[in-house]
Amino acid sequence: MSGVSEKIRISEIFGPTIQGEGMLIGQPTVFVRTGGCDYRCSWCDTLHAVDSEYRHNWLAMEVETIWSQVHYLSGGVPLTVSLSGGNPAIQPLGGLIKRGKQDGYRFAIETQGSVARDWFADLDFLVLSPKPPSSGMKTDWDILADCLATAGGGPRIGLKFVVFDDADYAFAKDAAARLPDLPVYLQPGNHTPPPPDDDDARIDLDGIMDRMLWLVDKVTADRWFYATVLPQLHVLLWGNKRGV
Ligand SMILES: C[S@@+](CC[C@H](N)C(=O)[O-])C[C@H]1O[C@@H](n2cnc3c(N)ncnc32)[C@H](O)[C@@H]1O
Ligand SMILES: Nc1nc2[nH]cc(C(=O)O)c2c(=O)[nH]1
Ligand code: SF4
Ligand SMILES: [Mg+2]
Repeated sequence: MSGVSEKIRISEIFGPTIQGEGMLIGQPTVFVRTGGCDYRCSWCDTLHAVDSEYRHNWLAMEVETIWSQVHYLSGGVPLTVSLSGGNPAIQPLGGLIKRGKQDGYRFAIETQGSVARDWFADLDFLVLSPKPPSSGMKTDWDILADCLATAGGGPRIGLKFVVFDDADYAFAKDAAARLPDLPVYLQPGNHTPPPPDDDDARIDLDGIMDRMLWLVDKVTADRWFYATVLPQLHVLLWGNKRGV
């Protein structure tokens, strides 16, 4: 069932800004953030789009209404639309992707890889971000394999890991070894994520940068030379601010 008339639960649509993370870092992007997630990561920085306590702020929207906002924000000039959340894979996004592609836009998704969808094949970029032990979540490797299978040869695929500690680092290495053909991006965890009702809460940037330095040391000492270590660039620029 992927009726094009199904509504999509939206938390926010914003941009253009730059993609702050992973394989598209620095590229102009409009974000479409869906509401709702099948995970509850202990350190989630986007609880306002996860916790159902905030669902009164989410809107069930038609494809054309979402598309007209993306089109307006980007001035009708095609760019990359990043589908994030919550988990965007629990929403019926196939019709939106088809609509945007008619106008020449590219689509990327950020998902933890816990739900596979046939429309993954229509994406330009699939970012899979399996959750490490510090999140409190557990990865189902069979479902992650389903995500890759349904994507097929469609999108460029990358793995992105949040790392807080040695156990997270070991998890990322193990996951990368299971999926040796995929590029790997590592980012230091933000241990001061915003509470859901405060979009501009204090952030310990020094602490995050200390963690990034530690991560760089780990990767270089390990000679893990195909990993890419990146900060959350939007966090460096704007802290915990929402909608950027
Ligand atoms: C909010 S999630 C939404 C998409 C999807 N649910 C996921 O987790 O991949 C977007 C990205 O932010 C990362 N993230 C969330 N909280 C973070 C934190 N406290 N520090 C660093 N990265 C974080 C996630 O791991 C994911 O890569
Ligand atoms: N600029 C910017 N880059 C991002 N990369 C991933 C984000 C997300 O929350 O999914 C995000 C975001 O919210 N803003
Ligand atoms: S999977 Fe993503 S959106 Fe869901 S709780 Fe974890 S970090 Fe937040
Ligand atoms: Mg974010």
